[in-house]
Amino acid sequence: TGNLWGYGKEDGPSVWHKNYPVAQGDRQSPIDIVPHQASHDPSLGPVVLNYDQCTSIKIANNGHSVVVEFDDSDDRSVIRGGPLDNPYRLKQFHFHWGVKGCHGSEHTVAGNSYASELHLVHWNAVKYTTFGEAATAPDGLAVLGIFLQHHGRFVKAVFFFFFFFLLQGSAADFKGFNPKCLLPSSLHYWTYLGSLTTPPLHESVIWIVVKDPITVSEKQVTCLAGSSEPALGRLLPASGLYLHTFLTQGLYTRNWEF
Ligand SMILES: NS(=O)(=O)c1ccc2c(c1)[C@H]1CCC[C@H]1[C@@H](c1ccccc1Cl)N2
Ligand SMILES: [Zn+2]
Repeated sequence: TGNLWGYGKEDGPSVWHKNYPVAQGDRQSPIDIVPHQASHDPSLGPVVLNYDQCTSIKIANNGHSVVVEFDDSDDRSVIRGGPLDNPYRLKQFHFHWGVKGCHGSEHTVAGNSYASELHLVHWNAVKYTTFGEAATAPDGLAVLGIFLQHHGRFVKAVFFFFFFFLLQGSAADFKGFNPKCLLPSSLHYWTYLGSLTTPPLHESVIWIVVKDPITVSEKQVTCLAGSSEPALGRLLPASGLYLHTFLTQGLYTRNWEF
């Protein structure tokens, strides 16, 4: 991707429209969600996640975020229900977190931002044959957005581990990770038609933003590392040790049953 876009003064969101004119479109994300202005749609049912046959493949650092890619060659890991007319296949998930540590989420709720935001990207494999085709269609993608609340040091350290130890552009296998262990069971959500939040900014996303943030506790991060210990351990032996150290020094936040 080179330096096509970034978050600096010269290449940040305010100039993305120069290379990506759709930035001035009429369904651009992220947005500020104003709860009391959201209208209730009684026809919307619950969102259902079938991630049981976990199909994670690898973890990579694409220069903008840490991404975990999934095998999307069949319907083993799908999201359905809510505003979706059919199941959408899980393709990857990634995080957004701020350099400032506490204001990294992209969506905001009544002007408030969270420490970070997890995006689980799915595509409509019923109507489209490839992800690339779906990524440019108005109902091609469904992204589940989950706000993360964490308290400084511990989880930032883990992100640091993922982001900086995974040298830019490298990837490591990351099998056997089921993202469901990061998610709440009851999904109260807002939904709206929007776009990718970074270039190419395609207006192809049905956004499903979960109302309640998850407090990333040591338990979650352990589950993040635990179920893929061998994968993480293989990332870089030395950093495996770092991660283990981080886990043992974790902060004790509200343990959250899921
Ligand atoms: N913050 S987000 O979830 O709204 C978001 C924003 C931009 C992009 C993505 C996710 C992902 C989704 C998979 C491919 C990738 C990407 C892309 C890269 C190369 C070509 C096409 C695409 Cl779509 N760009
Ligand atoms: Zn994202």
